[in-house]
Amino acid sequence: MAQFGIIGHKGRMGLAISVAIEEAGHEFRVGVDMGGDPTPLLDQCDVVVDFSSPDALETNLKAARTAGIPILIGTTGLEKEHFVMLAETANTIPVLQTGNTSLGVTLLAHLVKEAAAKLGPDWDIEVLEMHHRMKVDAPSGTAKLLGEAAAQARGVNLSDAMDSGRHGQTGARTEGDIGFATLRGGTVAGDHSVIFAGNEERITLSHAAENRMIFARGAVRGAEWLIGKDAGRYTMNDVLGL
Ligand SMILES: NC(=O)C1=CN([C@@H]2O[C@H](COP(=O)(O)OP(=O)(O)OC[C@H]3O[C@@H](n4cnc5c(N)ncnc54)[C@H](OP(=O)(O)O)[C@@H]3O)[C@@H](O)[C@H]2O)C=CC1
Ligand SMILES: O=C(O)C1=N[C@H](C(=O)O)C[C@H](O)C1
Repeated sequence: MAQFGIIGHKGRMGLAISVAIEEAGHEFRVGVDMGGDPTPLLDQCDVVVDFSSPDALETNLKAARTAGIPILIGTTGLEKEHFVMLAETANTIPVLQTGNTSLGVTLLAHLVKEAAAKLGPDWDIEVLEMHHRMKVDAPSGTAKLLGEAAAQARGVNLSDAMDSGRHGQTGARTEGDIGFATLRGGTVAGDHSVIFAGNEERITLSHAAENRMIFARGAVRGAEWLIGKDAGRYTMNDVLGL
């Protein structure tokens, strides 16, 4: 049995993760809220999961480092500077960061990579996502993860190829771009499609999350796996052996 800390424990994901922790036979030891220093709380934990806000990342990484415990980051909307912080922290403790902890999306990313590698540059790639009305970041972390898989297969940087938020007189599609479209509404837990649009044919690879427990169970599985690992940067691929 492991002692878990949850940063953002009163949020939608925090609540789902507390259920998944109990389900897996572990203990939800401490919940971290906004404000204050989380370090003394994390001293009581074997591992911490963070599903809060990008603004909290620096504080949370520092607290996990000081407590000397692994951290799984599920928070999305991370920018370049956050990835630098993650890399630095991974020199000291095990760090797993992912835009999606579900088995289905982790596998989908593999399929996308394979399809993008096999289909030539004549096939345009577009990523479409829909989430609930309360989501605050766009495109979703998962959409970026899927776009990254396609970009890697093409040997390009996603930041160079990404075309997000088209509006107005956009001109024709730029060859090689990876397009992103975002829908928001209702209570959708998370739908993602990667569309490969060729000449007179299309392939769509999709995943639909029916509820948040798939993310929560994946997060617990990832966190369990991190306990006892060497310092370093890990992904869900490592956890699932993909
Ligand atoms: N990787 C994955 O598989 C998944 C990732 N996510 C991501 O997880 C994050 C949380 O999503 P969700 O639970 O829906 O969002 P919520 O807004 O429901 O929850 C976020 C929680 O974090 C708290 N919080 C905000 N800022 C801080 C801070 N500085 N320190 C500590 N706690 C803080 C909030 O408190 P308060 O309400 O008081 O502001 C709230 O309780 C998002 O980035 C989302 O995209 C979501 C699902 C799956
Ligand atoms: O905010 C959410 O709800 C979700 N966020 C993650 C993302 O940005 O991809 C994962 C999941 O799709 C739900």
